Amino acid sequence: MGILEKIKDIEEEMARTQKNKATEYHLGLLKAKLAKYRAQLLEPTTKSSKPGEGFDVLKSGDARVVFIGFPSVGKSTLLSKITETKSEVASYEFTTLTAIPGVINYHGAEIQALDLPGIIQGASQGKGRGRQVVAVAKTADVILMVLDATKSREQKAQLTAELEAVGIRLNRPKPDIVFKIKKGGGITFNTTCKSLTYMDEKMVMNILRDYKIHNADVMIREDCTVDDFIDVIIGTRKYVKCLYVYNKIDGISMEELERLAREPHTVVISCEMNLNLEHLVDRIWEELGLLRVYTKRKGKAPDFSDALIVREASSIENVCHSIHRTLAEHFRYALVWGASAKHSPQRVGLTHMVAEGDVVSIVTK
Ligand SMILES: Nc1nc2c(ncn2[C@@H]2O[C@H](COP(=O)(O)OP(=O)(O)OP(=O)(O)O)[C@@H](O)[C@H]2O)c(=O)[nH]1
Ligand SMILES: [K+]
Ligand SMILES: [Mg+2]
Repeated sequence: MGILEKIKDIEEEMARTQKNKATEYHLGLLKAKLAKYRAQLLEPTTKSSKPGEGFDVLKSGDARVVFIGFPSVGKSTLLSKITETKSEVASYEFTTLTAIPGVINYHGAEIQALDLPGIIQGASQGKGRGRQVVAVAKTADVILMVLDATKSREQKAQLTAELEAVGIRLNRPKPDIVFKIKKGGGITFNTTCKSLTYMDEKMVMNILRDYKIHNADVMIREDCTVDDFIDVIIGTRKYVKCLYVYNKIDGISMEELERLAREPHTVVISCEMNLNLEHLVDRIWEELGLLRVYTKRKGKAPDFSDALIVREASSIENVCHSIHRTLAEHFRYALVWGASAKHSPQRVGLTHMVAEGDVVSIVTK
């Protein structure tokens, strides 16, 4: 039996099985099996890696934003509006056939924006060129899920399911589970939770056996689900931030607009009417969590025209690396002015964490 058939069998069995206390356990195991086969499905096959078929666009700039959506929701229109790149726009589906990169210049940062072909349901199983598209989504710092405000509200759940199926988890922290494979010693199970609602030791043991893992340390530190646990043992999950962007709000009622705008992680726009596009770029910037740090030479004023862009939770060492590859080796200390400094300037070492807008002066040996 092929993998697709096995998946179908399990899905059918799950659909047949009534959800209740007595079947919960069995359903958990079925889920584990299903995830295992899905993961196999995603393993690269030789025939899908023909040269020129992939969407490998080199990463460039300070961060990458990827546009994902069904056909004709306005992804290319959006790229053409917020970057200098013109991506072909048309009223028919599958206008865009490859990845089109553009650059959003904002706060001195260069953010790479990738317009992609529209995906259809079943994309994660290889329908259309869906697998290539969703594979690019994995490389994003932020995913922009572009939705058509005039179409069915199911789009969002359908797309989320397609991304989930390739191991992408949107706006969710990594489950707090420590999992270590060992050479021997069997399975040790521990938890810091007073009680686990969805899992127990027996379930953990059964799932691990199913995955042919016989020696491992498991420490569960939150009340996680079976799915969370499987995500951790599979280990290749990507936890990515997502902004839901409803385009074409020129075509919906005021009431509907207000309802959508209140959903979490959501921005409502109209490319055609140029509505809210600046706000969208602000929100992309916020989601990326980039920081601007300014450098200052001894005895000179800081250079506010040229910010260094670093990721949130960056240290002086990260700042050194973004100035020059070998700077950290010659580092003596740094002087910091701004929000991260206790007093200005504060003399700090490599591990000091910088904040947005800090001015930094690096003193070398
Ligand atoms: N009413 C309205 N139409 C829009 C808006 N933005 C884009 N469109 C139209 O929607 C159609 C599809 O736009 P595209 O930018 O080609 O959509 P896409 O998502 O890139 O489509 P594919 O590449 O085929 O997946 C075009 O006819 C656009 O003019 C909008 O804000 N309002
Ligand atoms: K189109
Ligand atoms: Mg397009």
